[in-house]
Amino acid sequence: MVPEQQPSSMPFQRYQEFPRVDLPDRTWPGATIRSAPRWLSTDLRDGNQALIEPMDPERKLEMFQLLCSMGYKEIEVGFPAASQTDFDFIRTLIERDLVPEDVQISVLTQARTDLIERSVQSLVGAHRATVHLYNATAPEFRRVVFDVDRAACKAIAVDGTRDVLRFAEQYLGSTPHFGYQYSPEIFIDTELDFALEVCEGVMDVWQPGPGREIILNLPATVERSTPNIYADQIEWMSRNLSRRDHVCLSVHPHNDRGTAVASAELAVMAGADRVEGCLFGHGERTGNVDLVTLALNLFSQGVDPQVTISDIDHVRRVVEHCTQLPVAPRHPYGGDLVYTAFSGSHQDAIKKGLTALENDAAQSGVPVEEYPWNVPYLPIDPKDVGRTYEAVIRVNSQSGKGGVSYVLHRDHALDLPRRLQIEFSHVVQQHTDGEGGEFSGERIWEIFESTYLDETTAPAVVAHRSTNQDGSYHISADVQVQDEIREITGSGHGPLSAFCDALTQIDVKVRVVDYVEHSLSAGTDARAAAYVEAEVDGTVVWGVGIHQNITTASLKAVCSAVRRGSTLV
Ligand SMILES: CC(=O)SCCNC(=O)CCNC(=O)[C@H](O)C(C)(C)COP(=O)(O)OP(=O)(O)OC[C@H]1O[C@@H](n2cnc3c(N)ncnc32)[C@H](O)[C@@H]1OP(=O)(O)O
Ligand SMILES: CC(C)C(=O)C(=O)O
Ligand SMILES: [Mg+2]
Repeated sequence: MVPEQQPSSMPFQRYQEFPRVDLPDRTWPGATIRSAPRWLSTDLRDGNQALIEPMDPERKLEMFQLLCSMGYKEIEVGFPAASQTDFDFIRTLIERDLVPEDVQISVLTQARTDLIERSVQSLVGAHRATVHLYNATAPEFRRVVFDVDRAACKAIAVDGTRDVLRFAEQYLGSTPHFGYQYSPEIFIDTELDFALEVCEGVMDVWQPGPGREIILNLPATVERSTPNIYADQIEWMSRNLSRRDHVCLSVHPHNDRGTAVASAELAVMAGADRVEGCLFGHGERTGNVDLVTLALNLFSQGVDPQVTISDIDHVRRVVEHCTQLPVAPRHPYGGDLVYTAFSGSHQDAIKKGLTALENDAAQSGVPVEEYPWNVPYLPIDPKDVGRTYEAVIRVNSQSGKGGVSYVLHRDHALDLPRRLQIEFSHVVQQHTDGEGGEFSGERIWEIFESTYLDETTAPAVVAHRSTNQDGSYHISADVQVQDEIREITGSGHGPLSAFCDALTQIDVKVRVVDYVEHSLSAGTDARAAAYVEAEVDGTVVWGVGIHQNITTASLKAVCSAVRRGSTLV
C-alpha cells in the first residue's frame, strides 16, 4: 500500500486558479516550429535593470558586441530616460558608429511625454532605431497603480504613441529605418478584449501598412499561468488583431513559474513572430526567457536558430563578466555539468553511443561531426557548442565500468576487455567508497598503475630470449624474485604457454584463460598493451603489460596477473 500524502500546512487557499481562455478551436497544439522567430535581446535593458550592479559602460559595450557577434539583429539597448548612464551609452553607440548597419537598436520608455522626448533624443543619428513604449493594462494596475478606468488606460497608450510620432518627426527625420513597438505591460493578466482594444487604438495612430510594421509585444510580465494558457492568449490575439500582416506579434515571457522557455515555444506555435529575452535568462526576478536555451532547443530539432552559439563557454564567460552573476552548473546547454555523466548506466550508454556513432559514420563515409547525432543522454553533441568530450564522463562513487574504462581510453588509449573493465571498476569503487568525491583521470590512472603496472613486487620480467624449434617455443627469462634475478626456462606452443611453464620453476602456477592485445600508438616507438586473464593459485584475475615489444608486454601482463593473484589469495 502506497503511503497516503497528507494536506500541507501551506496557505494555498490565498491563491486562485488562473482563468482559462475560451478557445476550443485552438490550433497551436498541432503546430511544429520549423524556423527561428525573430529574436530581440533585452540583456541591456530588462537584463541590466535587474542586476545587483548594473553594467558600467565598458560592460555594456562588451555585451552589445557579444550580441552582435552572435547574430542578434534587434537589441534593446536601454531605458535612456532612466539615467544619464543609459542615455550616454546609447549616444556612444551612435556617435562612435558602433552599431552594425543591419542591427536595429531599440529603447524603452514609459508613456510619459517628457520621458518619450528624452528617449527619442537619445536616438538622433541612428541608422536603425525603434522606440518601445509601454504601459500596464491589467485591472489591478489600472485600479491600484494608475487609478484609471479602461478608457484612460487606453488613452495613456494612444497619447504616448502620438508623442512618439511627434518627437520622431521632430528629431529623427534623418533616421532611415525608424520602428515602433508597443507593449501592454502585464498583458498576461489583462482581459483579452481590452488588450486588443488598446493595441487597436495604438495601431490607429501608428497606421501600420505595407513597409510600415508595428511590433506589438505581449508580455508575461509576471509569469502566472501554465504555458498553454499563454499560448491560447497569443493565438486569440493573433486571430483577432486587425492589420495582422503588418503586425510583428512579439512575446516577452518572464520565468516566475520556471516555464518561460515552454511559454515562448508554445507562443511561437500559437503565432508569435518574435521573442524577447536575455542570454542565460537574466532579467527581473527569476529572469526573462533564456535566449540561449531557446536557440539551442531549435538547433537540437534540426532548425537553424539564426544565432551562433558555437562557443558557448565564451558566451557564458562574457555574460558572467558583464552581469557579475554566475551561470548555474545545471543551466541548460551552458552549465558546467550539463554534458557530464557520473552514473554508471549513463556512462555505459554514452560510451557505447559514441563508439556506435563513430562506426556508423565511418561505414557511411561521412565525417563523424556531420553524421546525424544520436547518443544516449546527450541531446546535442557537446562539440557543436564548443565543449570537448573531456568532461562528458566523470567518475565518482555512482560510476561503473563504462565510465572508468572510458576515462582510461580517453586519456591513455587503453581498450580494456569487458571482464577487466568489471574487475578494475570494482577496484576503483573501493577507492571512491572510501575516499568519496570525484575521481580525476589522473587519480584513476594512479590506481590503474598501482593495481596492474607496479613492478616493485615480484615477479617481474627483466629480460627474455626465445627460440622456436620443431614447432615448440622455448623461452629463457630473467625474472626478479624478491631480491634476486632468477633465470627460468620453459617450453610451450607460444610465448605465453612457454613462460607459464617457466614460472613453475619458481613455484608459480598460472594458467592463461584469455589474452587480448592492441597497439597504443603508431610509429617506431609504438607501444602495445597486453591484457591477460589468468588463473593464479585458483583465483582468476587480470594482468596488464605495456611495452614497445608485444611479447614483453604479454609476459609483463602474466607477471602482473601473478602479482595481483597472490595479493588477492
Ligand atoms: C516590466 C518592466 O520591466 S517595465 C520597465 C521598468 N524599468 C524601469 O522602471 C527602469 C527605469 N525607470 C526609472 O528609472 C524611473 O522609473 C524613471 C526615471 C523612468 C521615472 O521615475 P519617476 O518619474 O520617479 O517615476 P517612478 O519610477 O516612480 O514611476 C511611477 C510613476 O510613473 C507612472 N508610470 C509608471 N509606468 C508608466 C508607464 N509605462 N506609462 C506612464 N506612466 C507610468 C506611475 O503611474 C507613477 O506615476 P505617479 O507618480 O503619478 O503615481
Ligand atoms: C516593458 C515590458 C515589455 C516588460 O519588460 C515586461 O512587461 O516584462
Ligand atoms: Mg520584462
